[in-house]
Amino acid sequence: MQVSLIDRWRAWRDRKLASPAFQRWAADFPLTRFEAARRARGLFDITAGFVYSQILYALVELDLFDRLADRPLTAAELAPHMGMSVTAADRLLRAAVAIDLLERRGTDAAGAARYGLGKLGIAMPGNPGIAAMVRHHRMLYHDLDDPLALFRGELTETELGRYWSYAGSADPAADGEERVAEYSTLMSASSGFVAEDTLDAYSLGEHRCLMDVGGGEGRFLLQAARRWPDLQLMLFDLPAVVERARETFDAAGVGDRVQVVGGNVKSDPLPKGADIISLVRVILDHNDDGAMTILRAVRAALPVGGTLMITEPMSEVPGVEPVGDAYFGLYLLAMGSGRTRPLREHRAMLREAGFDQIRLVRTRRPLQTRLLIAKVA
Ligand SMILES: CC(C)=CCC/C(C)=C/CC/C(C)=C/C=C/C(C)=C/C=C/C=C(C)/C=C/C=C(C)/C=C/C=C(C)/C=C/CC(C)(C)O
Ligand SMILES: C[S@@+](CC[C@H](N)C(=O)[O-])C[C@H]1O[C@@H](n2cnc3c(N)ncnc32)[C@H](O)[C@@H]1O
Repeated sequence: MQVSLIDRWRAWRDRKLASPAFQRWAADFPLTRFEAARRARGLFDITAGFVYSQILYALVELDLFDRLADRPLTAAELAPHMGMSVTAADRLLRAAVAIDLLERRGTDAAGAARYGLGKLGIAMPGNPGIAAMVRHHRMLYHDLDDPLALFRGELTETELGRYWSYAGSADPAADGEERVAEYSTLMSASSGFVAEDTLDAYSLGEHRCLMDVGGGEGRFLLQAARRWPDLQLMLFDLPAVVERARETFDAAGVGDRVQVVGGNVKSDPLPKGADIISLVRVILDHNDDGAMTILRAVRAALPVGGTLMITEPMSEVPGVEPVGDAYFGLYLLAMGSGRTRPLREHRAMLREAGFDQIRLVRTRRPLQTRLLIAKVA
């Protein structure tokens, strides 16, 4: 094999950077000190990341973000509610301060530190979907206990596989109420950012009828209904899920604007009539053959010139690579089905399914979701 000049330069550089003596020198030298400290901190944060996550989990379980939203409190004031000694409470609160979930807000009359929400924790009370995900992560944490066993396919059953019943089910349409209730509630709770950012990025003003396939409990349609009062709405999901969606629509007073259809998108034809179909966090759940089946079903339900909207986290997104490729990469592996895909693979699959004019529409937080629009060729 021929070794290029660039490979030889990289090999020399790697040997240099890997040497503890060079690392010591770089940590002292004024021109490299900052970058050396940044890299050491980066590796430390990955090494200790699971500890940070457990601190966040403890705060969520103890409802501390809501409790501290109104006014700062001391460890002694919080300890009875936290079910631990004042010393232990203070240790947890200090740990949370160190990772910016909380911050110190002066002292009380007796000189005890008061704690309030920190620059990261401030987003928690207003976005309860994040806390729902933190709680849900217990399952993923359990599945990742032996990551090599997970990668090697040695786990006979995973908690996430059981939780997302449709992921490994031969006949997901037969899944009963309890199996879908839990995941549907979680998806509703976490749908806020995705729905909001998507609907802010793409106007449905030009469309007549939107069908949300895999629409869950209907949160996306509900937001669309509120923004565009003349838009007709259709929801397609598994039979046990659509029952729950019907209740959402009736409770919100839009029941008469929505046609709700239950079925299996991989084996039942989708109803016709929509000029735009949305797939919100749906394609990433499925392996390539399943994803292609869904895209073809959508293609068959749309008229020529009809619009498809895919909104979901994707792979290789500049600046947020860890979200698509590390977090969702392992999440979906534990779930037992699906993967995040880079833009070029989405494009190729869409073309193969009969779509063209494929374009990426900028969303404000690509960490939450990326949006693709395509037309039936
Ligand atoms: C005051 C001065 C000087 C400057 C201002 C500085 C400034 C700009 C401050 C901004 C403050 C601000 C507004 C912060 C806002 C922060 C926000 C909105 C943070 C949001 C965080 C969101 C998180 C952590 C979301 C997590 C979502 C997760 C983990 C979702 C998981 C979803 C899953 C697992 C879905 C599964 C579906 C399946 C099965 C894969 O299909
Ligand atoms: C990750 S959830 C997303 C729900 C919703 N779109 C959201 O973003 O909150 C995937 C949805 O696809 C539905 N689904 C999965 N397999 C399906 C199938 N074969 N036929 C119809 N719906 C399916 C699930 O029931 C679930 O509601």
